Amino acid sequence: MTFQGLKPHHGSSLICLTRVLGDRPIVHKAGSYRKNPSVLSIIIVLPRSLGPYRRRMALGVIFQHDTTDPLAVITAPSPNESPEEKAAREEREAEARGISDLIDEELRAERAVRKKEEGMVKILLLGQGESGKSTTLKNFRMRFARDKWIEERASWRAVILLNLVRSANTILHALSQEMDDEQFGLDDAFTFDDYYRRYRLRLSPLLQGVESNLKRLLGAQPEEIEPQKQTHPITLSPRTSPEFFVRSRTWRNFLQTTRGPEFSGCSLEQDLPDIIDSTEAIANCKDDIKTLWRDDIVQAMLAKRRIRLEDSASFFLDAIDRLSVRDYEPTDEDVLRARLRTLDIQEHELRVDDDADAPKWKIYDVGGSRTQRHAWLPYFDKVNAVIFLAPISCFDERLIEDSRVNRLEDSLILWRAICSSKLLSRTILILFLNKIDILEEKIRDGIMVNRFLPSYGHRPNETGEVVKCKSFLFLVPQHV
Ligand SMILES: Nc1nc2c(ncn2[C@@H]2O[C@H](COP(=O)(O)OP(=O)(O)OP(=O)(O)O)[C@@H](O)[C@H]2O)c(=O)[nH]1
Ligand SMILES: [Mg+2]
Repeated sequence: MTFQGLKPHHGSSLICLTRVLGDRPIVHKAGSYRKNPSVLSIIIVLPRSLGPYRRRMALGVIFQHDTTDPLAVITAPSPNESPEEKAAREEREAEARGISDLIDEELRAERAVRKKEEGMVKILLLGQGESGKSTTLKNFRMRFARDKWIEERASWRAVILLNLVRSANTILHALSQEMDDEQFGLDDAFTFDDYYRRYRLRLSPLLQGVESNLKRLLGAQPEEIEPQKQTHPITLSPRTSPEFFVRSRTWRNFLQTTRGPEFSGCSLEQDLPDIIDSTEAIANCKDDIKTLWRDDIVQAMLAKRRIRLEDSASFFLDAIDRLSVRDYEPTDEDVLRARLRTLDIQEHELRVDDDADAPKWKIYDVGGSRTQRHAWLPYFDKVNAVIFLAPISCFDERLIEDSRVNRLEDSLILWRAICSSKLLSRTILILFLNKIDILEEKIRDGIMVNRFLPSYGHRPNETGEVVKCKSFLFLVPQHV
């Protein structure tokens, strides 16, 4: 009997051999088994963490035949074995040996990863969807992994164009709905003349086509959670069109194909004709998009319908002239602003210190929407610190995945759960109250905080005061 492939000291499995003498069992370690020919039974513990596949494989490996083994009789070939049976048995044994080698290889690789990670500072980014986790990671990478950042920057072009086109389509969609309301004679519907109808007819099919083209190029899939219908008309609605996501593997492949110096400059057209096609389609209708975006009636209609465009919508729509030229190359700020929903766990290593002996940082970025949060837990006992992103501007917004829930409320509940998690009791927690620029815009637009957060009371509707109050909410949990 051989035990190759099972390494109890890795916690992957444990083998015990037991001899029952009277009512006192004697337990031996696997290694001492050969020295105890009186062993009567074998207990094999294959913990759940091994997973069904490796457990099956492990059992296959344990029960290999070994003629020197006193228990070989269990697995010994039959004395009347035919040549066919012998060939089949040898094939099975060879396969088992292959599996054993494979497990050994995996364990060696795991050991190497663990050793490499031992001296690292590990940080987990947490927060609800769209709270800014990936943006924070991008900021770290932009600053501390500059070479890779510059190498990848050009690959964000398709995502940026997609962000732009999706915002334009959201506006057109709202315009269509408002026109339908007008047709149904709803009291508060805006009245549009042919001028607007022509825009809609001209732009809608074109931009839908560009959106599909870019999504196909990126391997994007629609959000698996359909945004819910607006049930709270005073708050900013979740967006009406499903958000897209790109699995990191697909996205990395895309980065791979577009990375490197050959991407920038003249070979771009040859490498990525789809991006050029999309750019030209956008260039052809950019004046129409600009006119609509800057139109006072359209702006009033968006405000009335409480349409929530993406946070970077105005940045990209205002920059449409720059974005829609053939040789457009994304800037640092464009990449920071680009929105790409995170679906699986992304890991990035960087060095924040010039000193080569200083520990490296490993940052984990996770998806923040409700369906993604179950994937956070396995990382809790791995990391030294958690950075929690809590947008300070979201007091009047609702979750995309559940339009009944206010985003500030969700963020507070999440933060409280993180603070009280036993698994994180020895982890450094860092709270980032971000999106202050968006809060400033909302205050400038006259949005009253106490309308959405009654506990704000009669405090002045000013950015500084709101920041103070929100910090209080997050840091003094009993007042939440
Ligand atoms: N104006 C402004 N926009 C921000 C800020 N932080 C993040 N954003 C924008 O917010 C949007 C969402 O940010 P992400 O970093 O993708 O959010 P996330 O938390 O990673 O979201 P998920 O991956 O869905 O969990 C992006 O368009 C960012 O550019 C900020 O401080 N100010
Ligand atoms: Mg993200």
